Amino acid sequence: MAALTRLEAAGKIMVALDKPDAAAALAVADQLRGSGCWMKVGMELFYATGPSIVQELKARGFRIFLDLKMHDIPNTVRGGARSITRMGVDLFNVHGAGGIAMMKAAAEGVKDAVDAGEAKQAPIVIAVTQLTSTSQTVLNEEIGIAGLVEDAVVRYAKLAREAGLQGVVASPLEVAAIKAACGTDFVTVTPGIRPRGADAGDQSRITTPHEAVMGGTDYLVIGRPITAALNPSEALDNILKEMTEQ
Ligand SMILES: O=C(O)c1cc(=O)[nH]c(=O)n1[C@@H]1O[C@H](COP(=O)(O)O)[C@@H](O)[C@H]1O
Repeated sequence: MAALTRLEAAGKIMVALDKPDAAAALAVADQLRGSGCWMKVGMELFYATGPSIVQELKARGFRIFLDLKMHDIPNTVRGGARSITRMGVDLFNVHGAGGIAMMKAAAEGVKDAVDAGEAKQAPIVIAVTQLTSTSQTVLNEEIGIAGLVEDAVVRYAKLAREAGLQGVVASPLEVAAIKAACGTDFVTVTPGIRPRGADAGDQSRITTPHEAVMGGTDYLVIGRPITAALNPSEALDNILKEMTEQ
């Protein structure tokens, strides 16, 4: 594999802006402006600010992953997907555990918005497989799903593809198996990234940024290693160096 350029590496990073309000989120975003990375808006921030944060970040030139992990009956998800599409985000997720009908409904909601002229672009829709905080033991003994985490992840990936979604969220550890089952174009968005020596915290299935790139992932979701750093811009720089090493 050819080494990534710095700009290519930055375009693969989605910074998880898990912050309590717009001021805290924008303070980090402003330090990363112009870097080429994406911003991920999740529940903590979105529930506090509503859609205005998406507009604020778009105005600063960032591409946006809206991470609300919809999981509901198909009709509700279809309407939710239509509303999300109207906001002009670039990518959003639903839960694979909702099944094929629910995931199809998400894709239909996107189409509803685009066909009605409510949105200029159709966002990429992906499905969460097994959360990267879920360990093999928790999956088997607590959640009660037998077998390997990787098999459970690939099962959801195949359902997502069958429903017409473009990709999944999973750990970088499962990228090769997902691509083998669903094709190389099937998008993998991978949290559970920890630079060398960083604290794993609540994450369970983790790799370093370098390992994630070597494993062939499309996007690396990285939160606290950047957003909780004293200098987020320097933290991003160090990660980019790690990603561009051969
Ligand atoms: O959908 C997600 O983005 C997601 C799925 C998953 O399985 N694991 C996971 O950590 N995430 C998100 O990715 C981010 C990871 O943040 P850090 O652990 O701080 O790097 C958080 O915003 C999580 O909500």
